Amino acid sequence: MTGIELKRTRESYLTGSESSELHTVDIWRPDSVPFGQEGEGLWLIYMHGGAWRDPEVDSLSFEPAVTLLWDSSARDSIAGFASINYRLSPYPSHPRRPSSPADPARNAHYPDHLQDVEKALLFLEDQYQISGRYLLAGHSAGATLAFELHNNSSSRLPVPLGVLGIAGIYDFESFLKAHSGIPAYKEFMENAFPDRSLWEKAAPYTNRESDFAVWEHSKAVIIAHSEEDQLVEKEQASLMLQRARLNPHYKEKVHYLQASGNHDEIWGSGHILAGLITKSLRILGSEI
Ligand SMILES: N[C@@H](CC(=O)c1ccccc1NC=O)C(=O)O
Repeated sequence: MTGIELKRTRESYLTGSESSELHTVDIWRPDSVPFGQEGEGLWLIYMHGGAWRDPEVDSLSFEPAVTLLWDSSARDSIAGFASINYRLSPYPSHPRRPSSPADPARNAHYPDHLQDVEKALLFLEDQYQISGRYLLAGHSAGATLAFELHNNSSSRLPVPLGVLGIAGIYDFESFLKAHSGIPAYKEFMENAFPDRSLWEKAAPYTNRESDFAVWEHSKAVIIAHSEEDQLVEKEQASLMLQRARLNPHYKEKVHYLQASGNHDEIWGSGHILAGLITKSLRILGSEI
């Protein structure tokens, strides 16, 4: 193992008057890259969860896993890590950091979160040419975002090598039904997606605009869930697996990984998240 250190920087993917502190991406790169190896290696790109609203779950929730992966044998195949912030939906009842109606970074609604993440990926493509050489991983609401990304006439997003969804929310109607006794679920879902007529299009399980989804162009789709998850039920993962396998040509590219730990333990110490990423890299067949 070499003594190359990782260096973290925070970059803005949006400039001008619309830019906010959540239009940022944390980037970890080696402080020196051996001559001739620039532009090589994989990028591991992460999108955090937090129900589209929690100000205490942000891009830095990837840092424990980044440290562990950099200290593992995966290091040799990694060019860099990125973790994306995106605007959040209102959370005026948050006990420590309530949102203010005047804060443009914390009054987002669908599709704002998604459009921010798209801008971040285009920024990363422009800066680091990530297309075809990145794993896109998302946790919870971040997994929803990973599977919502679509190309249309106006966007040409970089194609990921693989997509890893962990503890994701993929079918909004059954998700709400499963938690109908808990008002917070309805609150954060309607907060993030206030126009219910758009739910079918917005939720990855119900969206059937086949072939436009970014995940459908990747080499592998990996769905992970933990039996110990106390916040998101496994049914969500099962539905997304079914959805992903609808395309007969895609069937063998769809994988399930059993995760461990409760909902936030997955990223908390970094061990579980790093393990899922390592397994995903193996599935993608990289030399580690
Ligand atoms: N910490 C969040 C809750 C949260 O993240 C969450 C709760 C239930 C099911 C999924 C969740 N997160 C998904 O991104 C909050 O305070 O709203």
